[in-house]
Amino acid sequence: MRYLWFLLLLLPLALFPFPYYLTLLNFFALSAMVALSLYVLTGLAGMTSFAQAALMGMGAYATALLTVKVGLSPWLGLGAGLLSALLLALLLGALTVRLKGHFLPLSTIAWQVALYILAGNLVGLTGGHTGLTDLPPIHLFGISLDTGFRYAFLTLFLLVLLVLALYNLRQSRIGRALLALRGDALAAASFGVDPAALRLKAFLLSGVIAGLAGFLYAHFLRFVNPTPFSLEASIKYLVMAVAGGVGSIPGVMLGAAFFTGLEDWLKDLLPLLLGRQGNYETIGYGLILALILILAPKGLWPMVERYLPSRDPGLPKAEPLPLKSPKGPRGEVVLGVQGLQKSFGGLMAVAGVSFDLRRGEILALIGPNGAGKTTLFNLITGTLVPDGGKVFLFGREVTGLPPHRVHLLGLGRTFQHPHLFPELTVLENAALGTFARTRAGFPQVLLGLHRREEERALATAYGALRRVGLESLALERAERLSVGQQRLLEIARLLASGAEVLLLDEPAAGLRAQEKRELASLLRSLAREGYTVLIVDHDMDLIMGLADRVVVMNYGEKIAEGTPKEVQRNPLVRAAYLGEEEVA
Ligand SMILES: Nc1ncnc2c1ncn2[C@@H]1O[C@H](COP(=O)(O)OP(=O)(O)OP(=O)(O)O)[C@@H](O)[C@H]1O
Repeated sequence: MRYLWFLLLLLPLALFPFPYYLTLLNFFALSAMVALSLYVLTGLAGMTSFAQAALMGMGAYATALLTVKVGLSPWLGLGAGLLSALLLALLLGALTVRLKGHFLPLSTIAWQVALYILAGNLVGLTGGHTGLTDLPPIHLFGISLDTGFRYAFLTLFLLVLLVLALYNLRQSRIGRALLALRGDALAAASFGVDPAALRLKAFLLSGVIAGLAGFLYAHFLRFVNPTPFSLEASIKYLVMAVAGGVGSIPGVMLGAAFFTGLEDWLKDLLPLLLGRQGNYETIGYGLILALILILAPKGLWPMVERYLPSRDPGLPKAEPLPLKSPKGPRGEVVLGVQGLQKSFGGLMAVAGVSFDLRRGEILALIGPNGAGKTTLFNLITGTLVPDGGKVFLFGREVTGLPPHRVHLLGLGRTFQHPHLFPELTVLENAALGTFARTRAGFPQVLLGLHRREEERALATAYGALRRVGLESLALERAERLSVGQQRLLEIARLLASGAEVLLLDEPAAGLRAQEKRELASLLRSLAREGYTVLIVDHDMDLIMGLADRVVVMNYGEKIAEGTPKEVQRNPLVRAAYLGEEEVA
């Protein structure tokens, strides 16, 4: 289906007699590329950039300087253009990806404005607002691409390649990880995603795409000046992407087509209506964007998509990913917690807790509400940095390591409130677990060289869904699951990750009695296979019937440790639970 995008290459033939529309077609292709750079950044990674036109400008000015001032070939200009855009994206990304909330878009605005001013003021280098003229045309296979007709084949061909590459990206471990980052960076990190590094890579890819569009723009007009690389232009690209539907590739393409046509139409219409010349189309743009976002908050594409036949991706049939290295002997300490401490202001949430977790056992961590159980989980998994104490995983100290590094060493967790991605399918949610078990990086993924590994990742995720009994819902969106099913999906994601040590935070909350029995039998069989489980739950029947040992916390301290029978008899435990619930 996706290869139908190649039909776009017929458009120059259809528009051959109309040079004006051929020009518009080229502008559409270039705008669509920049808008697609925002698909990567905003649609997938959830970041907003107002600096795409500046990145495009880097591509344009680099080639203009090399070809006009130095007299080199445009193909060298292409290399220089992509490199310059990459370097700017690296600078922008390195300084901004850690910024949260509105600070990221605001800082991109600042960079965009600064670079625009620079391009206008460095007259000796850039020609100022007059710009650089007489760029050479691109030659391809001995043909000079010096007409809109010829050029359109190049721009559309590259656009289609980009579209296909981005489809590959979306359907890959990286696409899933980016979407996960957008929704919930903590959950993504708990499966081995390094949030800052991945965001930076998304920034770089988006910068290179915008740089390519800039290079093509420069050799199409054969002239560059700062105007097309202004903040206003950046806003235009963002409007295109958002109005079309920044969350999908067809949406962004639709937005680019719609606004390229609209801009042209408004440029003719508004002076007629208003009786004077001026950049009034920007006002028209704003009004139309507002209207679209009121009527279709997710952009135009979801409205169109509703009427298209839905595609059945089918269930994965490949071999699952290979098992990780063989597990060690049962009973060996896999997780050591020594004197962990954490306080929030004056409140001691965890006060010097120590225990060992041995391979193949199920250890329950219980305690009244607010006892510090979740905080302890967060300290072990690297979500919080302890004030004191140490954590050892497989004998290696992991105290203070970030969650993605801790996961890579073989520890996985579920959350007290399920951290799932409602817009992804159940299968994709489970497949996120395989992130750290798969390798394909951006280049392989964009070129589509990851498909075998991807099939195996999906097969692994499907196998994990089968283990928790969710396989019949694999292709449903996760938002359709009940709370109990969401908890099972979190466990499936954990199983798909291949983690050996499983930290489960209240996995039985919201489950019905039968589901709880099934969960208990699943956890028992996992423990028999050599998985190690640390479980927090308030369901005493479940815990007492399931756990090999129990650690009891109260007011941040460990007050008891032993077999279920021992802790039930412990007077301190009984006192802690008095008035809450009976430890029976
Ligand atoms: N980020 C935070 N900032 C301030 N206080 C916090 C923070 N996280 C937890 N606390 C406090 O630390 C104490 C321990 O909380 P924690 O969530 O670890 O307990 P819990 O045993 O998991 O409770 P529950 O069973 O209700 O989930 C509580 O008093 C809680 O209010």
